[in-house]
Amino acid sequence: MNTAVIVAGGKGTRMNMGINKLYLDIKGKAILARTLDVFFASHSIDEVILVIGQGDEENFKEKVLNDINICKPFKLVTGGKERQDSVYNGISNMSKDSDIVVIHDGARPFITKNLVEESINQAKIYGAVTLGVPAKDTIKIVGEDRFIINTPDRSSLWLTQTPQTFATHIIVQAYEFCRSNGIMATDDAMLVEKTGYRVKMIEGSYDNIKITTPDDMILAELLLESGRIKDV
Ligand SMILES: Nc1ccn([C@@H]2O[C@H](COP(=O)(O)OP(=O)(O)OP(=O)(O)O)[C@@H](O)[C@H]2O)c(=O)n1
Ligand SMILES: C[C@](O)(CO)[C@H](O)COP(=O)(O)O
Repeated sequence: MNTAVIVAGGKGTRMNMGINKLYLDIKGKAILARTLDVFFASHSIDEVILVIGQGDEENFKEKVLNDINICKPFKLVTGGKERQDSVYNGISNMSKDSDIVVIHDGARPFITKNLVEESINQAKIYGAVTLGVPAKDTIKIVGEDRFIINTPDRSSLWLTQTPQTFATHIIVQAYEFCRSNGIMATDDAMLVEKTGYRVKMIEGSYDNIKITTPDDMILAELLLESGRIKDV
């Protein structure tokens, strides 16, 4: 069976709105409700585990619960200090029958059912996959003194997104290995790489933005108004 772990346990500090950004509305619906809609509607997902921050229980009840259709097994789990801790709490609660885990940021509401399904199909082949998009800008490695150290070849640079999807035994092994060796990472693919597995990059979508700063709220509204984002 296929489990979705949606991480929503951050604080939204960079949004600077005094509330976790995932409970902000975009065009009348909370960001987190929009993300959950995709996974509840996706036929390739059998159970959903939502990881929320300690203290966000009321926000979840008030701003999300009434707007989602919980039509499959669902668990609410408390997150941890770092994203990695929240994912760990999520995967620790998945069903014993789970063989594929789809890990997704609550902050990426414009993921599509097709991309979720594609990531599962590819994970069944490769064991570990992440969505991403080719970098469009030239990227510089910059030192603390703000001088450029070097300019990597753009043709091999991709911007990493979620979902990141894994065979359950691989992600469980990666989390155990990295936790016991004190390895930290900003995404799950990196933990799997550090454990010695190869991770396949599959093409995501430039619309699959991570809502992080106030500019992203404007962009999100424009994307919805444009009609590019279809209702699930
Ligand atoms: N301890 C944490 C930190 C992050 N996340 C989740 O991981 C995703 C990506 O993180 P990010 O966008 O950086 O969110 P925040 O950590 O909330 O943002 P900030 O760094 O601005 O505080 C988000 O859905 C966020 O809720 C989480 O579940 N637990
Ligand atoms: C997992 C992720 O969304 C891939 O781009 C990203 O690494 C999360 O990073 P953040 O530091 O939690 O924003």
